[in-house]
Amino acid sequence: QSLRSSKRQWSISDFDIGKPLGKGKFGRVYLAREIKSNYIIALKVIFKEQIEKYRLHHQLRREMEIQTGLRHPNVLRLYGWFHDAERIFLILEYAHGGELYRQLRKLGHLSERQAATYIASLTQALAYCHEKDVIHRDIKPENLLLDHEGRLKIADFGWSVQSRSKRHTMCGTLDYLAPEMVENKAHDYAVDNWTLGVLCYEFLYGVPPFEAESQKDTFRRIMKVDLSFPSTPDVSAEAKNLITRLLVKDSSKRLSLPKILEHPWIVKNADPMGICPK
Ligand SMILES: Cc1cc(Cn2cc(-c3c(Cl)cnc4nc(-c5cn(C)nc5C)[nH]c34)cn2)no1
Repeated sequence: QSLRSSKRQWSISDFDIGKPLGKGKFGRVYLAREIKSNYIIALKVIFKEQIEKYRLHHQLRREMEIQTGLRHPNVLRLYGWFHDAERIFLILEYAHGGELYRQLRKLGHLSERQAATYIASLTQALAYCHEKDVIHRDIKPENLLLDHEGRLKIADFGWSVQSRSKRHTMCGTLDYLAPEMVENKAHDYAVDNWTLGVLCYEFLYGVPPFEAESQKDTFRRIMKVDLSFPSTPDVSAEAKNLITRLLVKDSSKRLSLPKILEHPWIVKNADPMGICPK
């Protein structure tokens, strides 16, 4: 019986609960060990009362169905789940390296090799998700984790959707929202391509491209695609070219995921194993 056998009925008594790893609006994540196998996991504990209060059953169910079905080296695994009277427990892969966000804040900005390696990993993970008709829609540094080798893992599919048609739901924090989402227009897979451009900028400069004092100003900058590149840090023309070809208002004109992987800046700088040696 291993974690991977999703047939197994789990219960809290199967796990030793360790330190809290993080908390969100609806619950917390704890380090935990499956007692029989000694396997280390992350246990996300969500309070049913919170889910009922905010009417998020369908969203949580969708997150569970979607993430259970995804198998990719850059997508955090959801091994299974169980519940008791008050709580729902998600048995998640433990990312030993923690949040990419923390690394970015500590370093200020990333090297071009590190940034390109993360963008390539994200692109491959998104291409896989899009093949499975999943749009993540909420890719931001807080949802990106690192494993023990420094490999990127997309977590938190809470806002993702299994989509064959255009979507209308507003979600995500402002900085990463594509114009069509800001305008609450129908949107599709290309929102994730826009977000790759936002993340690439933030990895290289340490701040998101449309940051502003107020939400209104961020909205305005996104809608105008008010993009400018600071003189420092000194970033290559190829990197700026990729960012410029992703942060395009017309979603049909954004560089496609396969074309991102063929872009000269990615080909030249990304580490094929997804792990950038320090
Ligand atoms: C509720 C709630 C909180 C969160 C955010 N969140 C995710 C984690 C998390 C997961 Cl799901 C998996 N592996 C993790 N590894 C860490 C970690 C490792 N180190 C050394 N430091 C941290 C932090 N966190 C992980 C925690 N919180 N989503 O929903």
